[in-house]
Amino acid sequence: MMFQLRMPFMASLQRGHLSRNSHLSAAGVFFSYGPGHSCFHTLPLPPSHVNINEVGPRDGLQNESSCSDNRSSALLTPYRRAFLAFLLKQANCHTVEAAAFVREDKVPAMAGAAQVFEHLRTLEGENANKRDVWARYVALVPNRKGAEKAIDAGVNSLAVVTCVSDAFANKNVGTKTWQDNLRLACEAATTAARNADVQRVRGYISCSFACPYDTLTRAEDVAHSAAALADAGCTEIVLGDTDGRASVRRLEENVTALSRAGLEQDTIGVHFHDTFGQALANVYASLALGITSVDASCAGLGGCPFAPGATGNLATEDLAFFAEGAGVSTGVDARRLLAAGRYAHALACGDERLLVKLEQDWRDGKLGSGGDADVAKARPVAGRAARAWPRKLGM
Ligand SMILES: CC(C)(COP(=O)([O-])OP(=O)([O-])OC[C@H]1O[C@@H](n2cnc3c(N)ncnc32)[C@H](O)[C@@H]1OP(=O)([O-])[O-])[C@@H](O)C(=O)NCCC(=O)NCCSC(=O)C[C@@](C)(O)CC(=O)[O-]
Repeated sequence: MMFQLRMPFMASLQRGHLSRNSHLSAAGVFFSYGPGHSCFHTLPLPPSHVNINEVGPRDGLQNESSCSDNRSSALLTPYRRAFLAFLLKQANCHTVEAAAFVREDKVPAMAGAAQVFEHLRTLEGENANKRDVWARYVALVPNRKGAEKAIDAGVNSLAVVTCVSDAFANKNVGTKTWQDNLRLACEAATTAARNADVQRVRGYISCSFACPYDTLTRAEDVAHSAAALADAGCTEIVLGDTDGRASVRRLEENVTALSRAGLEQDTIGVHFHDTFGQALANVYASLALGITSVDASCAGLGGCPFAPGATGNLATEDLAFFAEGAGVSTGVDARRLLAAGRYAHALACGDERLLVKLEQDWRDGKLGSGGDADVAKARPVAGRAARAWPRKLGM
């Protein structure tokens, strides 16, 4: 068996991901397990750092109102979602997607987005006036109206969203075609980019690999959307693996198409769902391709109300654990990440008593402090969340 990743070799050399002395093909250097194949025991050098973009408070929780018991949705107050975002920022995630300025009747769990940011200002105190701190909180906006509302609420980092599937565009934002969705996203990006206070505009392309209602999608449509979003002012293009069907091969196709469209690797991010257990493999391939911006959701929560069958996002705890093992720094504080994961877990499971206890622990300065900082302990948190789902759904 030989697993070939056809990485653009020269590009990798230029970025220093492979040894300059290597005379090997990229595939040979990467995975070379075939019998009779020369045995190389060197993996390509990963980047030294990866930015973790935490999406739990938005992507992780947005599905909650559709749960069979509505216990948790009653607890998803703007304050509690803000508190989760705050804990994740305290854990030093690079960015934290805190809320979505969308129609509240379409995504009830995201109601009160402006209030989320008000609470964040209070929680941050003086730090809220520091541009670099405040810009780490991101709001998702689907159209110009959403962008205007976010800017009115003082948000400095926005994420716009488009897709490359007519069926998903129709369900997600109500447009007939994905090109119409792209137009909405570009309008939102332009609105954001024109505002002097806005520092970051992430441009999501949902269904970059496959559509939950359709079949596989096309790399050339992804590249077309990416170029349009970049022209509209997006500072980063994020490949959204909406239903978890991304593969390393499709990833490479997309990244190659984006490179041909003129996008540098350091302006590309990835957002994997773990429906088929492929998320970390895809992260590994992303790092090898020079991508250093990775989305994840604490406790592995996630899913999209408009993507039936898609399960949670890649768990942040798993990503941090993986990065540590690969010698890639994330800057994340494992203890604090664990604390945030417990809080997210309690929110998703509707465990009011635990929420109150954790909030009190924070006031007492006990949450996420003390003990050791062994990131390996993050795994049971994600696992606990996973075990809680069947109970919650009465399975
Ligand atoms: C996109 C819309 C808003 C279009 O909704 P619409 O009904 O087509 O909008 P409209 O322009 O026709 O306006 C109708 C009414 O909605 C209002 N409106 C218009 N825009 C907004 C707004 N932004 N926020 C609040 N209200 C809004 C507007 O003001 C008007 O109010 P009225 O005058 O009738 O009182 C709607 O379809 C919607 O909210 N969809 C939900 C989208 C969503 O949140 N999807 C999940 C996130 S995407 C995702 O999870 C994927 C991702 C990012 O994680 C990556 C991946 O995995 O692929």
